[in-house]
Amino acid sequence: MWRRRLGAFLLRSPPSSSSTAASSCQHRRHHLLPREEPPALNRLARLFTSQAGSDGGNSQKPFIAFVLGGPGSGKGTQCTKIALDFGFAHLSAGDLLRHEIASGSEKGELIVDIIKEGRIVPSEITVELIRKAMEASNANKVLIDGFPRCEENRIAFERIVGREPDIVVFFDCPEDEMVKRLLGRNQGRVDDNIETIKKRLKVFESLNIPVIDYYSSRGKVRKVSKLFCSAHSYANRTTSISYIALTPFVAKLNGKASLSNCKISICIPESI
Ligand SMILES: Nc1ncnc2c1ncn2[C@@H]1O[C@H](COP(=O)(O)OP(=O)(O)OP(=O)(O)O)[C@@H](O)[C@H]1O
Ligand SMILES: O=c1ccn([C@@H]2O[C@H](COP(=O)(O)O)[C@@H](O)[C@H]2O)c(=O)[nH]1
Ligand SMILES: [Mg+2]
Repeated sequence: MWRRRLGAFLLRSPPSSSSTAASSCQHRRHHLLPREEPPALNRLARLFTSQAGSDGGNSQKPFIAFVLGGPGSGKGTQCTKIALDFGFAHLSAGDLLRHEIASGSEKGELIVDIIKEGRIVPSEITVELIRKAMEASNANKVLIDGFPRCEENRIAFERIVGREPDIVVFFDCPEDEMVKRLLGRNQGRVDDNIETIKKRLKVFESLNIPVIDYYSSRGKVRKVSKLFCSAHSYANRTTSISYIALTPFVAKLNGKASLSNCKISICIPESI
């Protein structure tokens, strides 16, 4: 029973319609979020089977997962767990930008002003940092955390890196929960104050959601529901969320032959 509930929460069927690719960060949101559907394990099995015939992760191209969600939705927290559990390289776009600021470069001065305002750094700067970090990591599985932030970012990445992501994991966290977490984060970030948080939330809604809609229309989005994202008492179990979102792909990457080899046996009680 728990598996049925879990599948229903976590796996969403991609809509069949396609979305137009907006060409700049100024475009507003579309309405193509993944729709709710009760799929359960047979759907997971289908997904796995549909991946099984591909290259198994053995080609030169790394497997790319974009990890998206609003500010404070738990992207960084979950990516750390996924990286540990599944051997992904974790590249946080925000961390790369903060690293550039810390380096004292001229670019860093521009970046810090943009981050304080909750705005989006020019695509060519961010994509170049990501491209270099991907190259340096030499990993065959990469999590790109917090990127692309807008359609222009997405288009620039696809043009410069020459790839689409294999999947997009979307943490759909309620806004009040995100605000509470950011105000309590205490990491000395220049953008964790209520004024900037409000701006970041607006930018997320107007510019980042269209990117999620776009990938949703291409069948790439694995949404982690509001219910799970906001479940405090399951903070330590949230890797299980990532397991479910990523399991079919990780199984493919590890060359596992059947679904029974996948890490899906994590029980979330009925009560949540
Ligand atoms: N499931 C959870 N329950 C409670 N707190 C959480 C949970 N997940 C993350 N947090 C806490 O919320 C804060 C924000 O989490 P995190 O830094 O992972 O978010 P993020 O999506 O990376 O945010 P940003 O976009 O600002 O980088 C952190 O202090 C983290 O410890
Ligand atoms: O691709 C990106 C990623 C981040 N930014 C800017 O950095 C801050 C903080 O990012 P986090 O992912 O929350 O650490 C974000 O608000 C943007 O200002 C960016 O421009 N492009
Ligand atoms: Mg983060």
